[in-house]
Amino acid sequence: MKAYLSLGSNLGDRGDYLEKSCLKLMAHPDIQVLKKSSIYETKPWGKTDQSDFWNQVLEIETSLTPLALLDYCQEVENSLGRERLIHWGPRTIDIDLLNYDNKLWDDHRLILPHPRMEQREFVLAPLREIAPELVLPSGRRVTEVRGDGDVWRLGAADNS
Ligand SMILES: Nc1ncnc2c1ncn2[C@@H]1O[C@H](COP(=O)(O)OP(=O)(O)OP(=O)(O)O)[C@@H](O)[C@H]1O
Ligand SMILES: Nc1nc2c(c(=O)[nH]1)N=C(CO)CN2
Repeated sequence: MKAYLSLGSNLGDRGDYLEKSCLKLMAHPDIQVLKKSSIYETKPWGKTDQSDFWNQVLEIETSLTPLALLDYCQEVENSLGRERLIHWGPRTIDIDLLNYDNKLWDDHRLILPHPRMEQREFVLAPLREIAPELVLPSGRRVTEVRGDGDVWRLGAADNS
């Protein structure tokens, strides 16, 4: 199944955390990373009194179930020192599931598609780059919607 993950970091060496997260995802036998967006520097969304983030979106192919994928993403976050002290607060790395095979999911652990993705330019800009045809929860294409927040592309995606 095809899924899209949003990676974000605003603590420490942000590029290193993004790179290490991607490598750990690639290392899982049931996950293939098909595409990586460029990295974007982005103003903090929601809780604005914190450092700027670096964000990136990955397109993956996986045989994991949605919950197993969520569990592995949280394992990767924990292995990279993610501490959940303040909601929407600073983090070494955050990995959100944006979309999993266009499935709808809503339980106490997981909501799909991600309920706030359509308001977030830090998600939409990288997503527009690698999946312009993706349809959002509202039924609009990612190319038809602009979210809140300023973003700057930091350099071409490395899909080598
Ligand atoms: N689509 C999803 N992707 C990742 N986590 C999710 C998703 N839907 C629900 N969750 C739940 O959200 C909980 C809190 O996650 P976290 O603290 O990383 O929130 P956040 O990513 O900082 O905020 P936001 O959810 O607004 O992006 C997780 O423990 C997870 O169970
Ligand atoms: N720019 C930016 N802002 C955020 C981010 C993020 O990854 N980037 N993640 C949040 C909670 O998931 C809240 N705010």
